[in-house]
Amino acid sequence: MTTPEEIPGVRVGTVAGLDALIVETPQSTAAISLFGGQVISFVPAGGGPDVLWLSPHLADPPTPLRGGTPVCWPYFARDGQPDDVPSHGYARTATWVLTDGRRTGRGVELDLEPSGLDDLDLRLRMTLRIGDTLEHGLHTHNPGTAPATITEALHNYFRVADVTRVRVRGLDTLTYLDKFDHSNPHVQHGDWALPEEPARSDRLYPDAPGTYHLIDPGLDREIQVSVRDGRTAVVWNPGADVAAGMADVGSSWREFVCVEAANAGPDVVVVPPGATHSMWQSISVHGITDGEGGPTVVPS
Ligand SMILES: O=P(O)(O)OC[C@H]1O[C@H](O)[C@H](O)[C@@H](O)[C@@H]1O
Repeated sequence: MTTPEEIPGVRVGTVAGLDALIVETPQSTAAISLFGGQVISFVPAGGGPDVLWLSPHLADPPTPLRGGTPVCWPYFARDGQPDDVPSHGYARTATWVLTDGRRTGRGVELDLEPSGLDDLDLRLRMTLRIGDTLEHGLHTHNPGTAPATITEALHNYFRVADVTRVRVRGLDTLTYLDKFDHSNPHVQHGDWALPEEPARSDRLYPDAPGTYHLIDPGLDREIQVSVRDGRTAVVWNPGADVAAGMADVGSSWREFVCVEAANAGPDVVVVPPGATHSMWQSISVHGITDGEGGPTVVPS
């Protein structure tokens, strides 16, 4: 077990009223809430608005935190579960502990585990590499003797200037399941943009390629999400009407869009006995140079 004080650049503090690990290195700053094991802030060097959105009206634990990167595990939504289980599983309301960590030439690397989930048949571990980019690994180990199935997500809430004016590149031609239309399949044409009427999105893109660009002209930046071994992309924003019924969103619905790295819906993961499955995402921030080409890295 490593204590935060043993890792240069890491300390324990309070962020938005939450007990958190605070990371400050020349490459970036970040905060991880111990409730939920949730990254709630990531700001690469050079400043700028936080990459992640955190609700200004957080409910008190044990209500899950709305914002940052909730860890949905061992199932996404209520995939394959009875109706009475908590949405998105147990990890996002667990208290997490730091098990190991180190300063590296590229920033800080932390290992965390949720506590209180010993009754489950599976074990979860998370790696965070916080530097110029934010790399996030979820590792599911099956210590049993029979195969186990999971679904999962890193449910990123990205801060944007106005969700009605952003787009997500990397989904063109994919078939998506529209949860606002009874999960019926539709085909994505071009970049994702919030539909005009009704202005909301709850789309699951199975078998997605794994690289997505969130293009935000209002903040003059592109956020690139690169996913390994997460076959599903989810793009969610509740829109004004649904948000009005959510105390932790309300009128703030324009300030974020969730672009989630997942294995969800039909993309179920089978973890063989004794095996470990890992899903990774890497988040990086770039400037917008033109409307069509690839992003240009902002010099730090
Ligand atoms: O309200 P929560 O349980 O945090 O879920 C928030 C959202 O998460 C995902 O994006 C799901 O696809 C949505 O259907 C759900 O509404």
